[in-house]
Amino acid sequence: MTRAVLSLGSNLGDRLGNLRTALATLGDAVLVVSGVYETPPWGDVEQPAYLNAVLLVQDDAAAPRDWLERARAAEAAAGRVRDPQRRFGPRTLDVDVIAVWGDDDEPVLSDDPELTLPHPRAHLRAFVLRPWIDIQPYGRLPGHGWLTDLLTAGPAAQDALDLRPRPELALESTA
Ligand SMILES: Nc1ncnc2c1ncn2[C@@H]1O[C@H](COP(=O)(O)OP(=O)(O)OP(=O)(O)O)[C@@H](O)[C@H]1O
Ligand SMILES: Nc1nc2c(c(=O)[nH]1)N=C(CO)CN2
Repeated sequence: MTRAVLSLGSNLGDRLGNLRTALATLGDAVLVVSGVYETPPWGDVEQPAYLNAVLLVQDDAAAPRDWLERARAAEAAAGRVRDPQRRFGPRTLDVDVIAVWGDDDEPVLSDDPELTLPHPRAHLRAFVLRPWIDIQPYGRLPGHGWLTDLLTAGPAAQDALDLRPRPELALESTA
């Protein structure tokens, strides 16, 4: 059994539809869904605003690596085309594996460039930390500490002021 926190981001096409595609692709593995936030682009500012959200997922059989494969499958389902020339550039859907916990509830650590855990830039990203706090207010980012401390006092604190909650764009339809 592994549990994981996945971050979702989209700034091209039907942004909300792309996030929902991720949810549908992950299916029964999804335990909890955050609110949706509209966020200014981070890392490469010459691109449209993103919609971001975070999921808590769990699967009895999934190994840490399987979450990366499922993330890639979700991105493909949303028609993501990679531009190797442009780091942090626009995309229909980005699904990052932020952190993974094993059977013993211990965080999985990895410095494999194919799957680095926790995600090496998560602590810098208000667009990850803020929605994650929605679903785990007392959560910790392994190796970095409390999410609330990172969001209020770390390098992400300034960006946190520019996130816009979009409650009308709920990922899970209430109909
Ligand atoms: N925790 C992780 N989650 C997702 N991808 C990862 C992770 N660790 C390493 N990678 C690797 O990062 C590579 C680039 O992924 P991607 O194109 O999504 O990057 P990016 O979205 O531009 O940047 P970022 O990962 O900072 O959001 C992939 O080949 C993937 O194998
Ligand atoms: N606000 C925001 N900015 C980003 C995002 C994202 O999901 N949200 N993803 C990126 C890909 O690396 C680069 N920049």
